[in-house]
Amino acid sequence: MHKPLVWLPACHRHLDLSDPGGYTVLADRYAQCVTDLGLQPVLFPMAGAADVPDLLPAVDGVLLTGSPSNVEASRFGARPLDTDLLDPRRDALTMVLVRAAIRGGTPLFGVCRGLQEMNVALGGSLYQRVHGEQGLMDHREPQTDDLEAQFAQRHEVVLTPGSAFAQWAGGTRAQVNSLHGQGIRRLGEGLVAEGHAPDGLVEAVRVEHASAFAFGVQWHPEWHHARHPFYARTLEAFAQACREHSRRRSQ
Ligand SMILES: N[C@@H](CCC(=O)NCCCC(=O)O)C(=O)O
Repeated sequence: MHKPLVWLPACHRHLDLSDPGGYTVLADRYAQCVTDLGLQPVLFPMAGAADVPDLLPAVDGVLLTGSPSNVEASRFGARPLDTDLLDPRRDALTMVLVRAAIRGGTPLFGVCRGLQEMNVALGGSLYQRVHGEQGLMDHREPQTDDLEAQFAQRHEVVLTPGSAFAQWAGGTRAQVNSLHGQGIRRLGEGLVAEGHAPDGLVEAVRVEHASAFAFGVQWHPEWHHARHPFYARTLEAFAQACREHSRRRSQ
């Protein structure tokens, strides 16, 4: 049996190399996590929104990864910050991909920027600088090159009793990492908040009425997922959904 295929929409960067052209990039830790789950990560370089009807039926899951880039503010009715690192090509793809995956029953998991993309694709809005909002914490990672410090557990999340997240966490409280400057302001249509930070910021959502796995988290469960049972169980649930989708697709 073939490995289930998981689409990871890539980012686009202008790397400082001799070639002035752009590059399609993906942090290996997301692809490695998908591989660890027994799934096959796939990229579709140059794929845009118009390609989603052809490409989505060929995969068994979609993982929307984190990225230092921000969803364009115009997509949620705000003005861009001149400090924004943008990736309009990724935005254009994911705004369509989120809705198509939900509609078509393809397992969908959003991580950090991926959560924010889910929220905006469903009509929600974002805080552009959470740390600048009265009453909200600074959710950004510490300014250090040490990845272990950047991805260290940072704050507690309170999970909705009886939710899948509480099941995966083995309770209604868990510690998570935090590497984001944006955050959910107004929830998108059909999203249910099922995890909150101590300052009340939404950190975990479920797509209500989704026919398949459809969740998003603001933290990074891919980071050392083997060491953190909460992260591992969340990812395993996504992997199981992708395997079930693959079986249905091969029938
Ligand atoms: N830019 C957004 C999303 C933050 C995010 O995805 N962080 C992950 C960075 C590490 C990585 O590239 O995976 C925001 O600031 O909220």
